[in-house]
Amino acid sequence: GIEITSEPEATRGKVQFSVGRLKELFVINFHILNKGPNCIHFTYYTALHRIRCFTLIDERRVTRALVISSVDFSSTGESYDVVVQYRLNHYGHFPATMYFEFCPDLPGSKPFCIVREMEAAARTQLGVELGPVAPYRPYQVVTYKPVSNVIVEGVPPESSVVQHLKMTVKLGDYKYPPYLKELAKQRLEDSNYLSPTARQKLAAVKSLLNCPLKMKNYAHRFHLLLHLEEIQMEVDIRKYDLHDQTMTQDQGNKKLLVLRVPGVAENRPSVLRGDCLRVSRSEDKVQPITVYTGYVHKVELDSVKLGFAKRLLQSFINNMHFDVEFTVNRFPLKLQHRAVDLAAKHQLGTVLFPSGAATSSVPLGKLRSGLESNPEQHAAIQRIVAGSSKPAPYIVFGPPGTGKTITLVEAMNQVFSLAEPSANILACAPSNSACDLLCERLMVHMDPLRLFRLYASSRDPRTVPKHLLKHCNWDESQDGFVFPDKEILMKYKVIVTTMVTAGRLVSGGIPHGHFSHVFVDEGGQAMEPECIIAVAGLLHPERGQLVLAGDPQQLGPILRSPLALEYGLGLSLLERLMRTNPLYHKSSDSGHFDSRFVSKLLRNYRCIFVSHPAILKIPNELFYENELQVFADQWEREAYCNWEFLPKKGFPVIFHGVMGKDEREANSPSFFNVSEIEVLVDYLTKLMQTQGKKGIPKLAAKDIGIIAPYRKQAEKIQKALKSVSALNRWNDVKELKVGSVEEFQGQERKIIMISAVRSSSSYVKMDQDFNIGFLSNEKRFNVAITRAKSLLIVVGNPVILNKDPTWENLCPQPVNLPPLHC
Ligand SMILES: Nc1ncnc2c1ncn2[C@@H]1O[C@H](COP(=O)(O)OP(=O)(O)OP(=O)(O)O)[C@@H](O)[C@H]1O
Repeated sequence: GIEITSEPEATRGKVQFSVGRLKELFVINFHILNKGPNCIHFTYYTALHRIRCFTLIDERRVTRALVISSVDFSSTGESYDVVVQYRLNHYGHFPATMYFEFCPDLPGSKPFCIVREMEAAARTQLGVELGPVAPYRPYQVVTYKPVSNVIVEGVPPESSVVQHLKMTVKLGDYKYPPYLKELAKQRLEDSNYLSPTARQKLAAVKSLLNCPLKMKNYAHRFHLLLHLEEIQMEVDIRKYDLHDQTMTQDQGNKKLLVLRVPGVAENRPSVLRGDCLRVSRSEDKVQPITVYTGYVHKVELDSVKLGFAKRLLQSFINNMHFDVEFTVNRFPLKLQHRAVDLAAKHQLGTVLFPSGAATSSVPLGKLRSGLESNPEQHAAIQRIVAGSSKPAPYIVFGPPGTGKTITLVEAMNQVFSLAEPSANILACAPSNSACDLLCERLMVHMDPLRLFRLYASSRDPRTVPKHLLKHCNWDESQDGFVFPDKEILMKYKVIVTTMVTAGRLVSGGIPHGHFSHVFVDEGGQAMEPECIIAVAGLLHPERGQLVLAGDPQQLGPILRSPLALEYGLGLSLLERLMRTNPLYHKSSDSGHFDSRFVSKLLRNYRCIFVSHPAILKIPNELFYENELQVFADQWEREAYCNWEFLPKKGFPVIFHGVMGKDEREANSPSFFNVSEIEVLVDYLTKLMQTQGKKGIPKLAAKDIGIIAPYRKQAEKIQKALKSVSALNRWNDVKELKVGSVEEFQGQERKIIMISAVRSSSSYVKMDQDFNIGFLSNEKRFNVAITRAKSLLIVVGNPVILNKDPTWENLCPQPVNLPPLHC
């Protein structure tokens, strides 16, 4: 019989209000009315909340904490009021639940409760502008039914570009045998669902997976693991199929159709230029169904431009409805299959399973590396130049900012200047951003005319740093990336490219052994077969020198298949050698690594973290056994120690707690958090206003990096950067890099801001499933917090982050958290 109403009224079960100015008073009145015939005692009420930003007022103070008193509704129609007075001191979202407890005045009756939800929000005008453009409506997932169909081939983007590098080495198809799909489905368990062939093969498959990796089973084992990965990729990609979609004709090029694919920028699904999609008319129900393959010519933020056959274009009218299937891009898989075959063919055993037996002692030449002040770096360069580990790979490893990339760059520079003309260098990394960084640093020392940055034709030219466009395979006349012919390529002394694109050099017939050195940076981020693409068929097994640099504690390879992961496909070559090969282990006698094969760098030149004992603890204790040493430039690491907005002077790290909201809009699955952007913009404005004053150095936009885990957040931050007029004083605001952790691996900035976005615990599991976000991924955390040289600002929800065992080291326990009563 009790009814509780409120003024203002609840909408969708919640009393909600928002204010544009902080400290404004807002009042909610709860009216409790006894509509029943019985006497009921109102015994208690409270508010369940995370952050208290209101006061509760009632005439008779019905709360256990204060005076023990209750209100008796002795008959129908009696009522009582509870007033909530909100005053927000911070921007963000502040939900709370009002809990009211009653007890009927009847013998043996139990107390009962009623709850009412409320939520206050404070938003700036910018926050309102950045809010959702439309309510989130996820796409319907279509269940996949095999049907018979007729395929009509589309038009790939490469068709308009003339490639000079001819394909001379075949790339096989490497299709998995059908029985493997059955075995993977049953997770390699014997079952009645297996066909006789699958049953018969089960034992052999299991035995291959269970035996240790050797040169003898190298290709076989990796073929099997790559097949398992592909099978899982095919399962996962079905989740993105779209139903009943319309396309539009591209305004710029009438031969292309534009399809909206929300999430594409975040690789959900992963679509690159040159990939192929399959579409069929939704109303086409009579088999065989006509399926048109469309090739991706361009990937935009939430759409793709597709090249279809004339047959579809001629019959196309706006508002036609299509079902869309995404397909796995098999090209990188095929390259990896071929690479492991070539590793066996070219007998790379001495490189992949080195014993040290073939290593001869080589005298170390005197050289001036410019890094003499760091004995480990200098020694590594001497060893690499002398080729002292050959044919075993030389490994340079160490925590973030210890100069691994610089060591590789200097070693390449020395090889280039000392060993010319016989030396040819291939410099690789798994990601384009890491390759760009290598190239930029190499350009400082080397004759740029002998250095070449090779991009895949799928690379979006807009994402290529402007100053690299002159030194790469961009062909203005063809408006695309073009592979030059073999002879031209072989004239360059240093070629910088991703491992996958290095496969194109193999296909183009660059002779086996052409490269005297292969340098791999961020080697811990690539699966072994991916790394081998840049080695097998390109490096001579005896005369060549492979150098691997990386940090196993930073981001590793991303895999989809739990089976492939279980049996070791997630291990990089660098990590496998360090784990399993004694050449790369510490000597039990001396406690040191053998400097002929490996160099461990521990002097940190970057992170402000290591300069402050209080938080040196975080990455150092968590990931590096307290071995990191402080060598960061004092001027840089102390540049912001007296910044007026630091909560603690001398300590240039800010954790700014925000009670934000992780939202989605329209059909995009990607998340954003407007309250966090408001805080970021506020800090950017303060940085701009204080630069060049009171001992704070001048600052350019390129000195700042913002790391956000979701594409939508990055997009909204970019939008805010453009729209806030105070920031327009920075002419180069476009140079302020906003991107994911993956895009920042290997990079550094004076100032790093991190927006964690997550604000509701219910999405944390989704992050784990899709391998996105910051939570539950300590490597991503490690990379993100170790990019800053002078100032680190982390913006996030302390309540959520504090629950994560890694983040709780950085993020303070939120104050003002009362115990929950129910
Ligand atoms: N011997 C040195 N003296 C002075 N500065 C150095 C030295 N070695 C490296 N640095 C500086 O330290 C910073 C980090 O170097 P680098 O990017 O090579 O580190 P890294 O180990 O590759 O980092 P990450 O693991 O993040 O990729 C750079 O600014 C670099 O110029």
